[in-house]
Amino acid sequence: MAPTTTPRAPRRVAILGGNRIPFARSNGPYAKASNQDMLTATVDGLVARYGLAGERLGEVVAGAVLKHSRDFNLTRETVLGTRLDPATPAYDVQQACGTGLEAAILVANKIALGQIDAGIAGGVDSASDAPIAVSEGLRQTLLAANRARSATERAKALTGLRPGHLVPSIPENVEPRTGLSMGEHMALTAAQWGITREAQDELAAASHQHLAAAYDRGFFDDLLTPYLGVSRDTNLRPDSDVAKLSTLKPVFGKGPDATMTAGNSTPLTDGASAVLLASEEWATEHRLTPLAWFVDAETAAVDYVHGDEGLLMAPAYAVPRLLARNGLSLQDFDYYEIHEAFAATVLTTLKAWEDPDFCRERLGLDAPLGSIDRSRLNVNGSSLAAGHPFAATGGRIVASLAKQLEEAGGGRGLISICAAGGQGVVAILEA
Ligand SMILES: CC(=O)CC(=O)SCCNC(=O)CCNC(=O)[C@H](O)C(C)(C)COP(=O)(O)OP(=O)(O)OC[C@H]1O[C@@H](n2cnc3c(N)ncnc32)[C@H](O)[C@@H]1OP(=O)(O)O
Repeated sequence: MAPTTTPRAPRRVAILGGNRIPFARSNGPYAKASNQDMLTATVDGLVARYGLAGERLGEVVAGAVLKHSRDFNLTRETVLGTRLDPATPAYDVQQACGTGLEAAILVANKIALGQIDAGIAGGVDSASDAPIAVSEGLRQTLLAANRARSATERAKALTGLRPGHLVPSIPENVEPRTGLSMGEHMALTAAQWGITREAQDELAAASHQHLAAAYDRGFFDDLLTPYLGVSRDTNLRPDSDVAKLSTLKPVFGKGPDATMTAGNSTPLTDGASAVLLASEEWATEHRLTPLAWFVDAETAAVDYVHGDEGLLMAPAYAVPRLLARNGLSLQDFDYYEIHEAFAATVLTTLKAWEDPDFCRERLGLDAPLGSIDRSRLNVNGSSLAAGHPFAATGGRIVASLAKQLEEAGGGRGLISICAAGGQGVVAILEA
């Protein structure tokens, strides 16, 4: 049968800019802000910075990991609260900590295929305003009462209520299939790979120092909109050093293998981020200069339930696939943005790529991917210092890396983000 459409060559996708509100440790200054409040402020900040008021974009894609059931389509409701044309379509995605980057991939792919010309990708999370659900017993009782056709039937349904039904169901930071928290999973992987406390604390200290330096040189001036009186990430401790970090008690893991502390783990955080993506033509028409190009992306998943792979190791698998498809080696990058879920996550990923057995047996490679130039890693700080509002981390990283590439006058950057559920989302940007 003859094709009904003529295949089109993919278009280049420009990253025009980004915006985020400063990230705040949970139960702090944003404790009373909802996901919709924070995402609206963030998207509207982007609208203001790039003159998008009244603009009908191709679409806005965003998401939250911790989402209230009332947030049926959080992103669409957000758009309706901004100065974008209300005729801008919008929808939610959820890919755990990879949500922000996954949203960017969806928007970028539609732009590349010519289905849309410009869009915003974002993410938001509040650990303060976490959704609390009622117990299954109470839910079933209320549903039965709601189905009742008479007051008598309703009263009969409600007699099924038991005191235990009133215990709320509070979201936990655990994997449903193992019952272990992200931190407990990571502690197992860190012990398996022999990641030292010292190496983790060094990485954490560097994250704070790099983020502080980036703020001081004005790097975030056009990447951030102050919110509720906050103008810098509240988790940032410019004076954080290895000496102080080494005194903190382990919080995940057991015995001598317990190396993970509050200092080398991300804190629970509130915040939002968004990035503006467009075709080259749209950028030119709107007199906007691309910071960088969104080149390619890959996702991977590992079987952490039945197999012995670490929960947060999927990026170690996604990156080699991405490199192979693009004819690149791990050393062909000027900057590396590896999400610091925990310092140990970054260190195990790097160690896995250096390990001949892992690369041969698990990745099917003839030789290890090798090591990276550590001075090129997370050069403007990462999640250990900035904090990690799960779905907002991808947007923070895409915008920061694009700006870094533009500032450097060119180059190539690799993004690697681990996600709950044993998944990983990675991408390549170029300027
Ligand atoms: C979800 C995905 O899809 C993938 C992922 O990204 S996985 C990652 C997901 N994120 C998580 O799992 C979050 C994990 N974090 C947590 O659960 C908690 O933050 C935690 C258990 C690690 C710590 O919680 P906490 O005990 O409330 O920490 P907090 O009180 O802030 O800090 C403890 C101490 O360390 C100190 N401290 C923390 N960071 C420090 C630093 N950088 N420098 C110096 N001291 C520091 C604090 O000052 C505090 O000291 P005091 O007790 O003297 O006040």
